[in-house]
Amino acid sequence: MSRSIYKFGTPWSVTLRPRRLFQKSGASRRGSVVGALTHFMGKPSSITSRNSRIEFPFTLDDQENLRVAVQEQTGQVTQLPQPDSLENPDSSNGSATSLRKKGSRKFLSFSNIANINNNKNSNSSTSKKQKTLVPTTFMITIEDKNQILCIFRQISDFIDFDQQLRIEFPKFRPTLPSLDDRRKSFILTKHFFFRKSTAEKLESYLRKVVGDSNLKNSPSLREFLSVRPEKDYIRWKNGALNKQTLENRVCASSSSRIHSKPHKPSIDDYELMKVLGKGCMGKVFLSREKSTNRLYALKAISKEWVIYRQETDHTKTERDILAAVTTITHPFIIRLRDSFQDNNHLFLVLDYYPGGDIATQLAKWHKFDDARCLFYAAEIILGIEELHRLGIVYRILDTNTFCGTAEYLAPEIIRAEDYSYPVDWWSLGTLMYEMMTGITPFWAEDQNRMYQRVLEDELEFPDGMLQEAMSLLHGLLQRDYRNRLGCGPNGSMEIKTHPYFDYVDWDDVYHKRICSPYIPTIDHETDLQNFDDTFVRMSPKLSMPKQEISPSMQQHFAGYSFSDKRKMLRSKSSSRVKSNVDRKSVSSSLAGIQSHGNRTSVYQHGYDQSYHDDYSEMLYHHRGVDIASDNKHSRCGDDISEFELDQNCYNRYTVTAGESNKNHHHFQNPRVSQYTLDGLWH
Ligand SMILES: Nc1ncnc2c1ncn2[C@@H]1O[C@H](COP(=O)(O)OP(=O)(O)OP(=O)(O)O)[C@@H](O)[C@H]1O
Repeated sequence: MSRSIYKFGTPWSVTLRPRRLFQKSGASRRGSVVGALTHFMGKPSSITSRNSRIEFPFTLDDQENLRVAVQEQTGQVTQLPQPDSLENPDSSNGSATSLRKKGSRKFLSFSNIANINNNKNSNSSTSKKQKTLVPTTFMITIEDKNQILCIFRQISDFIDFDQQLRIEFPKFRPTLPSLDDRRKSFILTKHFFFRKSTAEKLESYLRKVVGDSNLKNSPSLREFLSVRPEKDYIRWKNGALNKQTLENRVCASSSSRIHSKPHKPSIDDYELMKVLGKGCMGKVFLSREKSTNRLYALKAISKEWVIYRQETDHTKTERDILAAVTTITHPFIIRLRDSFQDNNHLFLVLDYYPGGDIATQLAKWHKFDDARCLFYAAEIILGIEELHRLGIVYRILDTNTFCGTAEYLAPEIIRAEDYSYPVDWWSLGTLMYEMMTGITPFWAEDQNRMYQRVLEDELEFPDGMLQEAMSLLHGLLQRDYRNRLGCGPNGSMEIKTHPYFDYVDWDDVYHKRICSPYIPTIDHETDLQNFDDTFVRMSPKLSMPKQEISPSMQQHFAGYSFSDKRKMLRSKSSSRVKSNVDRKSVSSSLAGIQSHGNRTSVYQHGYDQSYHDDYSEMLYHHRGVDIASDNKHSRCGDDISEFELDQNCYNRYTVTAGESNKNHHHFQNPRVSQYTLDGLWH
């Protein structure tokens, strides 16, 4: 069996975790691109009828909140029908029969197997045609504000459905596209060209069907999307319901709505399964929400540690920013689902992205190929753009302490000058350089020497780099931010229109219509092969403080709670209302940056862009200070407490990351820098 069970037809994407790339005071010890298999890609504790089909439970009236995604999976192994069996329906197994029934070249060309294509083109290669075939299964996810439906269909089902629709609507219907299952490529010829994958074609076909006012109530559609026994499932967003409830609900009128009681979230709602990683302020656990069986990344921050590190402002800011960006939907910005606290910890519940992080990927590959660099860079740029548009800006709160990644700091920060949005374009340049070459541009073992290099050294490139890439990096790594690419009157458009991105359709990037050049292997829902073993081997438990947190100290953490779900229940149109508020916040923050001119004109993606696909996201972290490797050498696999671990790390000065010893990361920068959201926190 193939190791890679999950293959996506929809593009593999990158989501920015906002604070990582932007150097707020949290240390970025372990930068991360967390590749995307979405948390509900595996089967959550959903409700599935084992006995009979359950009617498709959506009214399809609320088109605005409707999301449709089709992702490719591999199915069970079956035999490809032999040529004569195409004529003789009785000579093959079940799947082949279904192939035969469709009996069309078109269908054969749908299959995701190269030898199927041979079948079409060559009469002399019949033996090849008899090879084992893995028929492609597609996971269709339909989501509205209340529920998520996950069903599994094969091409033959689509064809059946399409034929039914033809009968039902002879005159008007979207056409099932011609499918050849060649994925949208990200191939380097000059640069790149794109082609739609089968899943993407099916997705757009299905979107048209469910969005069509005539078709949406069609019995064929409802039959096609009905919840079938075994694999398919449906989950309500406001908590799991039992099967009986589901069936009642399905039978009930479409206008009925189920309201769950307000529930105060607590750590008892989650099962801590594994440790995924560790940052400056906390440990991140793979966690399962008990009520829904859904996986999340749960970040636990020790209050004792926060107090010890005097990082209360930082932790509040992190929470504020995450909460603020949750009010918008952007494909490359992570979503905070909940934040809450108990006596000892602060908790952030984030969407889980199981594909690993960029530090781990870079440690494995040393550097990325051109297509991969371009792909990540394009998505990161859209993420940065959005954060800037939201007015998320960088501020120094204190110069006494700093836990962050020194390598990405822009010269103006090192020089302790005023700084703002342009620092992110410098960080982007540094990260891109690192992805392309395997090392940051001004790396030095000694931190002060590195700062000196950032301020003084000439930018040099290894042989063999693309001309356009060098030109872009040259633009981004301009010491004077006024000359930096992205910092002129056209803002980020200067970067997006750079020749390096000549072949990038930014709309495709935004809508995840581009298949990632690299898809991490994920064998099952809780497969952690893309995470660092050092963490994964730790026992997943919370560390307890050495002494109680005093009530006066507890007050520092007041107001930490947040829930995306509750907000969704409270207000149907909260995001639109909030959008206006954010616009103001953005423009006010932008107004302060005289040198940037009118940035608002350059943003392509307005707030009305409500489509948000979190089915196939890749969470992006930039590469940061990596304690993982350090701990491998020092206390490999130990179940040391967060506090001890942190103490251990902070007592060390240099941490080595990656396979090669080229990448050394430093912390204990004497500055504190802080991302803040204008108007929310100072
Ligand atoms: N949502 C997530 N899904 C999957 N893994 C995650 C997620 N969030 C964090 N991780 C993993 O946990 C690690 C630590 O994350 P965390 O946010 O604590 O640290 P960080 O991003 O390095 O930031 P900081 O040091 O500023 O706290 C990440 O490097 C990543 O491997």
